[in-house]
Amino acid sequence: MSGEKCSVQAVVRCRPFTESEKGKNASRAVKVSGDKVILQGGKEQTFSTDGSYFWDVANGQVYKEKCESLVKKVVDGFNLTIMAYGQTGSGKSYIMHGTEEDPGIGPQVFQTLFRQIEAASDNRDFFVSITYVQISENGFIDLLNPHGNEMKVRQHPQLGIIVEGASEIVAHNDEDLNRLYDQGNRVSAIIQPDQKAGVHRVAMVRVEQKDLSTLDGQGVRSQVNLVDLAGAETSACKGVNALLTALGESKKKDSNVLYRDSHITRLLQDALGGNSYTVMVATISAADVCASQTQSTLQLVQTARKITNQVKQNPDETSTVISELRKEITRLRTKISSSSSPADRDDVIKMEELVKDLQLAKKQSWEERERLSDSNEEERKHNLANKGILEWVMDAVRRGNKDTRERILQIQKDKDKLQLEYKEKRQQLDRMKDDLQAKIADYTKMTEMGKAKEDETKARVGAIHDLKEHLKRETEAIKDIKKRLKDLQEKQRAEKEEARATSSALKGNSELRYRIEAEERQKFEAENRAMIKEELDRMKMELEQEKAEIQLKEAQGVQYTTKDAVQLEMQLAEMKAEKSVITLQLQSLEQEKNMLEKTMENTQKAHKEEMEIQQLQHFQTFRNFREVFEEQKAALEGRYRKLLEDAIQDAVFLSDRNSELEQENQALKQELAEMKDEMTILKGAGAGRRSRPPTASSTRSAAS
Ligand SMILES: Nc1ncnc2c1ncn2[C@@H]1O[C@H](COP(=O)(O)OP(=O)(O)OP(=O)(O)O)[C@@H](O)[C@H]1O
Repeated sequence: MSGEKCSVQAVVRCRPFTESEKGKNASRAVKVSGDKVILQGGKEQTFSTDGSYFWDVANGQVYKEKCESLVKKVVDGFNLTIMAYGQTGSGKSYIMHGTEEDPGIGPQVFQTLFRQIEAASDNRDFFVSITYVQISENGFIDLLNPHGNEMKVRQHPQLGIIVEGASEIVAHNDEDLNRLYDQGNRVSAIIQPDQKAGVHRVAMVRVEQKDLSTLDGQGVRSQVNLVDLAGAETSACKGVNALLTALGESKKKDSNVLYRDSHITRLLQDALGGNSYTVMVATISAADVCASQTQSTLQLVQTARKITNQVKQNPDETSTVISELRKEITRLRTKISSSSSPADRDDVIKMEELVKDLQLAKKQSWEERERLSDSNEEERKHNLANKGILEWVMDAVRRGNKDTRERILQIQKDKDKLQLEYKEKRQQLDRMKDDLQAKIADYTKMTEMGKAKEDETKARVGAIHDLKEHLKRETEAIKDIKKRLKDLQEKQRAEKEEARATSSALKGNSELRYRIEAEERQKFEAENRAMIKEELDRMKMELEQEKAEIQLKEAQGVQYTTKDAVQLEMQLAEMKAEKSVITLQLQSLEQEKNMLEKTMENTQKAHKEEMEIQQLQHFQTFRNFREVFEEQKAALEGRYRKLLEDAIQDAVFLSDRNSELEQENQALKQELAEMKDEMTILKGAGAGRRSRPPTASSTRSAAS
């Protein structure tokens, strides 16, 4: 394989003491000096690396210095693998995923990747997708879609090393990649939390592009693998350790066998000794209690640095690959069908594999994959729900709903306060206006009557002027309140809008949607009941107060014509209260009705959509069946045609042979007849001789 030769870069990252190490009174056994790592305690050992970092250096800096420039090459069609290697609990997940404050290598790769894509998209078209799997000794788990179908590692002539059966989800931006990567990590933590140390997680981001400046849209493809390996000391990592050692010691023969050792070593075939830039981040603990594991890791770093890869750009050769696959399949088919002995099993297996490769190669159009990715979305949510991850999604929804509701409630409170302020200001303003009018009227009256003294006139004009100024200021203040109210209104609308968008996005899955809607309805009903109860209590209190006031008036001697008048007034107040409660109840029932109607409408819509999806799926299944049927039919026809040809050839051969035999037979018969004739002649001659005495010549010939 030609291409640029380059070594695996091995970088060391040292993590701080954990609580348990502190509890064991661990002391520090690791020092970093430039690119060298020094292991103390016992005999001091120094290890060379391609970069060494303590925990005081952020994940971001490790990424910037050791990975960023390589990620930029991915956009030009080169493969890249970044893998975390180290003992259990040494910080592999920390460097790969990171935290919110200190994002790990994964999120940073996604960001750089899409920045580069954006910068290059003037004359290039890109297509990005992600597959994320977990591998343990028990097999695979699809972390983006835990379906439980069979998966296996295969080498595809065009796509390179792939995990057959794993879902491929299309990503349109770095947020998509981040969301899916994060979701995969959560799935991994939920599905097998106690087996974290013994599993490998491999995220494969495929980047494809077409050059828009060429007529045929020439393309290149590449892949970034983000690998979080199982603990180096676990049995799951044994194969990887052996492979790293064999490759580092240039034992080609061993490594060829070792690649086939396990799923993970097969997957790492390009990363270790193949076509990929590779950065290995070896994670270690600084504590002396981990010294022996740290030593093993650092020794392996030395070995890994000796591994060389051959990196080359990957052109998109789908059409060539397809035609070569077709040729090879035809060749094998002919061989299998024409062979007189039973078909060679290896040939049959090989042909099956090639047919699979061909089918996959034919499905590589971007549109087809986008469509598949979309249809995976439904299945994905369904499988997440089946695995109990729905609860987690629901929790997120609930948390999101609660936060949004709290924010909306706070805005409502601010609004209520402002409205009260507005009302008071408005009343004050009205009073001031009245006051001003009265003052102006007084002043006009006074001047008309010509009674006003100069001082008084001045004072009155001054007061009117002051009041006018005050009024102006208050009018401004009221305008400001109105503006703030409008802003709050807008904010509340935006929050509600966002809440609606979030819940409708999450309602993509019907099961999830029904449960969320049912919860929302229950919550709404409970809120309504509480509100009605509150209102009832308030009414009762007001009613009691009103009754008490009427009784007080009566006691104070307010004249009611009869005792009935008091009673009537009381009843009237009671009825008023009841009326408002009933109005309130009616309003809330109306709201509940609207909500139910909306739910029904949504359900109907969802059913319709689901029906359409199912129809599409049926149609697709039918098409798949037809494709398989057509292919099998063509194969059978080919085989029968061949058999027929053979049979005809055989018949022709047999008929030729038959005529030959007949001719031979005829010739033989003729010979026989001639011989018979000769015999008869000879017999006749013999009889003649016996009746005559022998001549001299006949005596001579008998003697000779
Ligand atoms: N650079 C770091 N700075 C601060 N804390 C860290 C750092 N690296 C790791 N840790 C902490 O150390 C602990 C173990 O880290 P982590 O889970 O990443 O290890 P791991 O190697 O992935 O473990 P496992 O093999 O079980 O998957 C975690 O609590 C993590 O937060």
